[in-house]
Amino acid sequence: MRLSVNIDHIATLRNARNEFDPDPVEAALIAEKSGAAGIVCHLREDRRHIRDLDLERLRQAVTTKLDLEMAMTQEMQEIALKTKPELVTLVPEKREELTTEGGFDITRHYKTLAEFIKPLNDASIAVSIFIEPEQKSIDLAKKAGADIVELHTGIYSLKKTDDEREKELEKIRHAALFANTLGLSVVAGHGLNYRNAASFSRIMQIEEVSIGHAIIARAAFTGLEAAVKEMLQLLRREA
Ligand SMILES: CC(=O)[C@@H](O)[C@H](O)COP(=O)(O)O
Ligand SMILES: NCC(=O)COP(=O)(O)O
Repeated sequence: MRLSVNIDHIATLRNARNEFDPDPVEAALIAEKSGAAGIVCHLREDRRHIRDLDLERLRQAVTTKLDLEMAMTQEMQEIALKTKPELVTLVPEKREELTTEGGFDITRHYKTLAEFIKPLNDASIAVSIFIEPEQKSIDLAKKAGADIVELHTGIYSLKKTDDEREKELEKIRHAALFANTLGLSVVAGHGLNYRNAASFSRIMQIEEVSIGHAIIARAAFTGLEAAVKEMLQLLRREA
């Protein structure tokens, strides 16, 4: 199973001193060299971690796949069209949140979604939507022209008991199957870590996971190369 590594929190650490280290671009290159299939960054409207210059430098440096997570705003659309990442992932965004708290509200934005996606597709940028693992949202993502859905795993990751986790995993499994039958590629992400990520490698319709915080946190102790390789080992699908 493929792994994309989100390097936002390298920038969080860099910004703590407002100087240059650690450098998100250096992190991206180490993650790629260690086997990551892509690099994810979330350019938040408040620029709390990744900044515009980081994105420009990442675009120059990343050779696998650059996945720009962004809110559905005109400012972000313009930045995406200028930067040309391989992939844009539309995510909900709230200023006061510590991290993304749920899937994109596709019902609310549906009327303008297709119109927002089209110029991105015309510029050869694939579009993914980060949504709850629900049929209705998947169906609307397909109708609006998305290529990929990223199923929100944050609720799963916060469950406390095996029973609760199994129930949520089943929901994600069904959603992945459904998305697959519509011809969408399926990614899973948010809150995945060294304890829970392997469960997703057993859902064959999920092609990739997108993981940030857990890998960067582990890297503080082991180094980024070891942290990425350890995660890839957990995600291995036996042939
Ligand atoms: C969409 C998602 O689950 C994460 O990529 C999240 O948006 C990352 O953003 P933060 O790093 O600001 O939590
Ligand atoms: N798309 C999910 C992502 O990029 C990372 O989320 P997290 O692992 O930092 O929770």
